[in-house]
Amino acid sequence: MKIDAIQKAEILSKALPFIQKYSGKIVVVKYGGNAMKNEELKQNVITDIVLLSEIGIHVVLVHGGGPEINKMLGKIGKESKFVNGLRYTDDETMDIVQMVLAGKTNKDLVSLINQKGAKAVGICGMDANVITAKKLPGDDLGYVGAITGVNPQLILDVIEKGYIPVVASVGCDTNGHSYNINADTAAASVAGCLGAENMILVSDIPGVLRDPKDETSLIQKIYVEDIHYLKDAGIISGGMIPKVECCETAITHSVKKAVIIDGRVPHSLLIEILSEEGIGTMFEKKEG
Ligand SMILES: Nc1ncnc2c1ncn2[C@@H]1O[C@H](COP(=O)(O)OP(=O)(O)O)[C@@H](O)[C@H]1O
Ligand SMILES: CC(=O)N[C@@H](CCC(=O)OP(=O)(O)O)C(=O)O
Repeated sequence: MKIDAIQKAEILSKALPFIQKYSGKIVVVKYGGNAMKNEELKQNVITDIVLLSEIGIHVVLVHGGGPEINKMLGKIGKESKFVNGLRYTDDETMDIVQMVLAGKTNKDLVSLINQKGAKAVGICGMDANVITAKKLPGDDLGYVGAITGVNPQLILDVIEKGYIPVVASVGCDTNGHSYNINADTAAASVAGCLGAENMILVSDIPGVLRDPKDETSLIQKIYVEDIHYLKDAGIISGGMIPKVECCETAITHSVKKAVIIDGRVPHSLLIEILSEEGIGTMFEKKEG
């Protein structure tokens, strides 16, 4: 017997306790940003999601698509302004956001999953009122949405029928107006409402860095009680603010584990779920 085959079997066998732990459980994966720009990485992430689904883990994929929105806005000569990582969204921008996220990006991901042999159903927060929203209070950011509620029934129905739900972060209010919701924020609310075992944010950075310019300065574990220190010390800024805040939201809504992982590492999702290797930054509560 070739040693290579034995090693492979050994690795598979070591995954058994993790398969048993997560099988039948809901894991929310948020995928977006620059990690979605590289085609090879995208294929890897989707293959991992299909594999996890095939071993009985109920993966719910919540996605963003900021770079795709930028590209489309660029085509009509519009530049975006970001405040604390959130895109100022006027009427015209909202139309583009909806077209890109609920249309192109959502259906591209659905199609990729289907090509790999699983079956995905693409929805956005507007379908069956899965995500209701209102204007974010405070800074006037136009149609940036604050989530007012999540109705998980459609997602649960899709899971129950054996499909992988793929959710775009567009919500709506009771008057039918649509809202642009940061995809990390949407993932956390969906994860909290579904009672997910785990929420994994796949990005293109190693995790939360002590010094954003130094990729080796990864903070491996953050207690949610200490997040305000990170903000006060200016350690996190821009897109990292909603990311860290949503990990806090998920953990306080009983999601057992929230992590930010690096989608550039091949099969980072499998490493995170099916091994004891810590990868990225993990968030937890101090009092266990
Ligand atoms: N302490 C930090 N550690 C890592 N990234 C940080 C930090 N502070 C700010 N950032 C910024 O946050 C970005 C990640 O957020 P974002 O680009 O919105 O990710 P995504 O598009 O994957 O959702 C990083 O690329 C980096 O520019
Ligand atoms: C309010 C707000 O900023 N919404 C985001 C929604 C998409 C998103 O979050 O995409 P990423 O995960 O790729 O960053 C935006 O307009 O870019």
